[in-house]
Amino acid sequence: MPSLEEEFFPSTPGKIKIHHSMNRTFHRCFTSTSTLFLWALFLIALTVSYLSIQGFVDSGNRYLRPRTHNPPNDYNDAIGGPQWEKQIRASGRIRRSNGLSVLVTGAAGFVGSHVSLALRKRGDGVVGIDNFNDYYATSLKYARQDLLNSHDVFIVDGDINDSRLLKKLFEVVAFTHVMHLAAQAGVRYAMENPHSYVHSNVAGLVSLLEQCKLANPQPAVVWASSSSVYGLNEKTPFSEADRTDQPASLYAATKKAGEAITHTYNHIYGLSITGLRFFTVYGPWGRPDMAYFSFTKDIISARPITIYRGKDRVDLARDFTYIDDIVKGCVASLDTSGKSTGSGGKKRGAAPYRIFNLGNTSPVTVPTLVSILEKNLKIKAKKNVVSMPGNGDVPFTHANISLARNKLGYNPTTDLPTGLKKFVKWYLSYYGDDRGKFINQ
Ligand SMILES: O=C(O)[C@H]1O[C@H](OP(=O)(O)OP(=O)(O)OC[C@H]2O[C@@H](n3ccc(=O)[nH]c3=O)[C@H](O)[C@@H]2O)[C@H](O)[C@@H](O)[C@@H]1O
Repeated sequence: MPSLEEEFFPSTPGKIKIHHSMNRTFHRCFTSTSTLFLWALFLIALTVSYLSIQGFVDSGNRYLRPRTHNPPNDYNDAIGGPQWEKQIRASGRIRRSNGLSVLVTGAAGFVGSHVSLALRKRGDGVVGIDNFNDYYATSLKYARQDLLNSHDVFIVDGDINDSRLLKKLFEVVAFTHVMHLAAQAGVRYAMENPHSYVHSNVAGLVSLLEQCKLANPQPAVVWASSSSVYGLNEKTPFSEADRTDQPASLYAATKKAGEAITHTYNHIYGLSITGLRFFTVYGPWGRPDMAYFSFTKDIISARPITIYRGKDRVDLARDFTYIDDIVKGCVASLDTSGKSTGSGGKKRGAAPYRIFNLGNTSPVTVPTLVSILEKNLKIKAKKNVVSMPGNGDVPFTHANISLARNKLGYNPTTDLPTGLKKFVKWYLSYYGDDRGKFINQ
């Protein structure tokens, strides 16, 4: 029979030596039954407290991990754990003097991925967050994530409504700025799924601003509003001071609500806020739900496209804005944001509150957009022209960008033919060049 001593301390070379003094103490302790009982109690208490700590960690991780799917690359293992924190810290590290440390929400999205990359390339710290929802193909979002990951930008798989997760992120990195691009986008989808707009664009925004307000130091916030806030406004071009109280879609209404909500956080808590009214942004790595993207897909597949037409058979038009111009506007907004004045939820003085149009200032009709695509693809589209249904669309957008020019040095340089050429090139390289496959079908 092995002795008690041998059972507790197996004769692995090196181990007994280290524990020799402990060994003697153990021996003395086990000399009476009452001490044995006390030791048993102690061990039980130790086990119980270990199990409850483990339970808390697990439930915490569950709470911090609202993931509904598994990304192909498991970037996010053990959210909240030491390895995770290390990745966040590394991603948020500033690599140039006077650089920024930016939390980018919606970083796996179209604009979010482009802005994240631009910031990283100039040496800013960037941490992304995205809930990878399936509003459109998640494969595209994961491909953008892969791209960012190859530039050492880490995207947390999480929802901005998860305040515990946001709190944790702010504890790990003292963000100087938040670039808030996470949103439920799309004008017409709001009739199908109204609640997702409230969830992301209203509740999510408040959840994020709550963390920003509490953070010490408070970050400056730049966020994506939309040209759709001009709604039924007929005065063109649209200027920031024009009416925005007649939204034509729930999407527009939630963006307008966002402008009001951010104003209160600026007013009460001293958060520096910049709202950017984007005008129909397009380009490589874009959103498949948008017309230029879905038209391209359908034209290549020889499927008919539907072109909406306004009252009195007037063509619809948009101030289509190329992604690189938008990125420059976003980065300039971060650079000029000015500081938030509060800390820990207390305002200490007035902070900037700004709104800018980021458009291209040259509206193009939808049929013209289609003919540019036809030219680039060298395929004729099959067109169905129908009257615009009452689905939240507006007939025309046109940005006055004087304010952004003045304050941000914003100067869009890409016209629609140039931008679409770049988009089509990217599309064919990303999805493969299937033209020809569908000819004569
Ligand atoms: O600028 C904005 O604020 C908005 O721009 C776009 O919204 P939208 O301009 O409606 O962009 P698309 O969905 O690409 O539509 C462009 C034009 O094509 C038209 N269209 C769209 C789809 C279709 O099948 N046929 C068609 O003629 C639309 O009526 C619209 O005039 C984005 O989808 C919104 O998320 C964004 O906030």
